[in-house]
Amino acid sequence: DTQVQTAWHRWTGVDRQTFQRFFPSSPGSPLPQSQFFPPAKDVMLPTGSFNNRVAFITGGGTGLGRAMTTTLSQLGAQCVIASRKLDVLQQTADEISSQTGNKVHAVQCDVRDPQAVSVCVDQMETLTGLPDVIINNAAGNFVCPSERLSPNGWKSITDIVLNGTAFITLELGKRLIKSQRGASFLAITTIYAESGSGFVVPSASAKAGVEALYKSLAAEWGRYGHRFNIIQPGPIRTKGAFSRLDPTGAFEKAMISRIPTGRLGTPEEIANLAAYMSSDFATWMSGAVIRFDGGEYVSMAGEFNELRRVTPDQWKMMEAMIRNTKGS
Ligand SMILES: CCCCC/C=C\C/C=C\C/C=C\C=C\C(=O)SCCNC(=O)CCNC(=O)[C@H](O)C(C)(C)COP(=O)(O)OP(=O)(O)OC[C@H]1O[C@@H](n2cnc3c(N)ncnc32)[C@H](O)[C@@H]1OP(=O)(O)O
Ligand SMILES: NC(=O)C1=CN([C@@H]2O[C@H](COP(=O)(O)OP(=O)(O)OC[C@H]3O[C@@H](n4cnc5c(N)ncnc54)[C@H](OP(=O)(O)O)[C@@H]3O)[C@@H](O)[C@H]2O)C=CC1
Repeated sequence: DTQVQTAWHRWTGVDRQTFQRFFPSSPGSPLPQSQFFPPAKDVMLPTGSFNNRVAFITGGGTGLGRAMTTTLSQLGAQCVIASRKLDVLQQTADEISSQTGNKVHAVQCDVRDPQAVSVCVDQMETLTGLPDVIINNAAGNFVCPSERLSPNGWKSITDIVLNGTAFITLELGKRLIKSQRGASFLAITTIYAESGSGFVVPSASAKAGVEALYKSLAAEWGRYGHRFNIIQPGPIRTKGAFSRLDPTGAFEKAMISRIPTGRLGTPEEIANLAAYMSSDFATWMSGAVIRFDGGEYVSMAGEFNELRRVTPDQWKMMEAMIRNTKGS
């Protein structure tokens, strides 16, 4: 709490009292029930599940993309990670490679640019050949009231998320079809792709578009040996997401309090799910949308869920009142 306030003061010059007036809450810790839902850290699939496989992960240099790359590499895959910052990618590639003993290649690519995507795939073909597993994970996002959003702000997010995913998917899909190669495509979206959400409107719109793209291609390209699936993660702490969606840390506590399992997700958990969905154990899974959020979505959706706060004594009283009601 104090650390966040100090950092806030350093960044903005706003003093502690003012911070507390605007952001009375503080970063949250797990709720007691989370002891029933401890996150597994181990890799779930058998060793070698991705031997002789090539996996391509956009945004693989940081956060969840890095975790998915680590798990696939541990399971034997040769990985190619792509994003804009080559230095970040290279460092991640070296670290994962030295940890797992399997090659991880770093290729610079701005997914917003179809020409750059084509060059990136050329590079990958030279390095590893075409991939067996494609994970569209790269994204951009920031919280912003929509009345403050500029056309370029809208374009910047929708270009990365929707156009970027489409450019990568079409480029790889066409080349795989030409080579008569099957593949597993996975897109990382978000729980609000389904519901929509204020304050992240470009992200919500673009992620919904990604889901429509993947469900459509699941129907169309099965005949070419391609599977398309989607993971909708709930909140998992990464610098990329939390610095842009909760920059002060003020909303974390409230967020955790609405998650029935009482804690945030972990990168290792989503990496295990992504590996399973991309593996030979899931060849009958296509067009699936897997929500992975500790129950947050249903907890926010049900209009009576606030009744969790009613105590046993209050229930006694309420039940008596209901039973005593005669007629309508
Ligand atoms: C209520 C509880 C909330 C708690 C939440 C806590 C945790 C999270 C929980 C769940 C997460 C759910 C979903 C998560 C989805 C995600 O996608 S998270 C991943 C986030 N990662 C990233 O965004 C990494 C990459 N991002 C970036 O590189 C940049 O942030 C950016 C997307 C902006 C792209 O960078 P760049 O191409 O350099 O763009 P510019 O800086 O030039 O900006 C382009 C235009 O956008 C405007 N803009 C930028 N930031 C803002 C802002 N904060 N507000 C308004 N507008 C912004 C910028 O001004 C440019 O427009 P103009 O040219 O000025 O018109
Ligand atoms: N963490 C969370 O709580 C949640 C995350 N998600 C989703 O999970 C995924 C990973 O997010 P997370 O790990 O948290 O955040 P990060 O910010 O760490 O990951 C985003 C990645 O996208 C890359 N990227 C951004 N713009 C481009 C671009 N134009 N071209 C190529 N790559 C780009 C970034 O690399 P670089 O800057 O080098 O380009 C970065 O590696 C995203 O799809 C996000 O929407 C969904 C729900 C919740």
